[in-house]
Amino acid sequence: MFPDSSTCYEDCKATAEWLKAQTSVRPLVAIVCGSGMGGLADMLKDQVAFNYKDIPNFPQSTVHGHAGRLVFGTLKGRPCVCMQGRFHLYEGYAIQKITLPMRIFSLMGVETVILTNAAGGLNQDFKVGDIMIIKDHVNIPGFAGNNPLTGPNDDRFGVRFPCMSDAYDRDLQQLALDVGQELGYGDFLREGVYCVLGGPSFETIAECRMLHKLGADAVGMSTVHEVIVARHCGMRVFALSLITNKSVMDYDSEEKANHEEVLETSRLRSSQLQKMVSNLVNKMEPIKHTNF
Ligand SMILES: O=P(O)(O)O[C@@H]1C[C@H](O)[C@@H](CO)O1
Ligand code: HPA
Repeated sequence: MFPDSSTCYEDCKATAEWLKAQTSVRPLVAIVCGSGMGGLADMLKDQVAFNYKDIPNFPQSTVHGHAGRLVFGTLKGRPCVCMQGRFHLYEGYAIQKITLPMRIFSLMGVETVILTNAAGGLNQDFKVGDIMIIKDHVNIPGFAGNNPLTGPNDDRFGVRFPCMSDAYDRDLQQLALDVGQELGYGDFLREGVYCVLGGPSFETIAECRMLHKLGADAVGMSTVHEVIVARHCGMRVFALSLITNKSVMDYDSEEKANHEEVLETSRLRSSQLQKMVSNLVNKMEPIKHTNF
């Protein structure tokens, strides 16, 4: 059995209230930085930053390339919050704990979540450095029952059985494609399906071949759990993968996946990622609320 650590509404509320008392920024957009992509937070103006260790109920970052800071500020005039460092299953946290920030953001009034990650390219047409707009996911830990919504459902967050066929907002996908084309990124802009595994070991050759056959274009160790929780509480989601390495699919290959290559590719693409995310935030329509 997986640990039952359903995130308590009161704890999430207490953290949201604590953060609201520390900063006057009321973010509408949350950005989650993938491995080595913490530079995305540098785009924010008038920053107010907190170390995760100082935030009540927050887990700690333990992975190189994930600084462990929550940064508030404005991006193109829009109030935002940026997670400089996310949490992964392989760090030993319960799946409910690694997704806790999504619930806190929702209680703070965030409407849109932008998630980024580093991933291995399964699609043979993909190159290292490609940016893949995620259109769908395959949740392998979920197949085994490890889903962040496991446990009693709290209706104050969302419904018991949330739909996932519309997890990735189609308008934002199109907008990101347009933004990428306008920036001249067409040569390295892709769309595809992201598959999450538990990690921390990288995949075997047989696993990569299987995942590719299952319809995945990229493989990683994050994002999907956050997407499920963000959608459960009604936030709009956009996500992208940076293809930091090619998945090894061939027994003759000498290539070996490694975290150093992941961080180096993220560093090399950081300026394009920043431009893409900031232009997307600039151009996205605010969510229209219907008053009944
Ligand atoms: O947080 P992300 O998904 O970007 O991190 C990926 C998956 C592992 O944490 C790490 C492997 O290099 O990068
Ligand atoms: N596999 C899983 N996670 C990853 C990879 C990979 O090849 N690259 C970056 N994160």
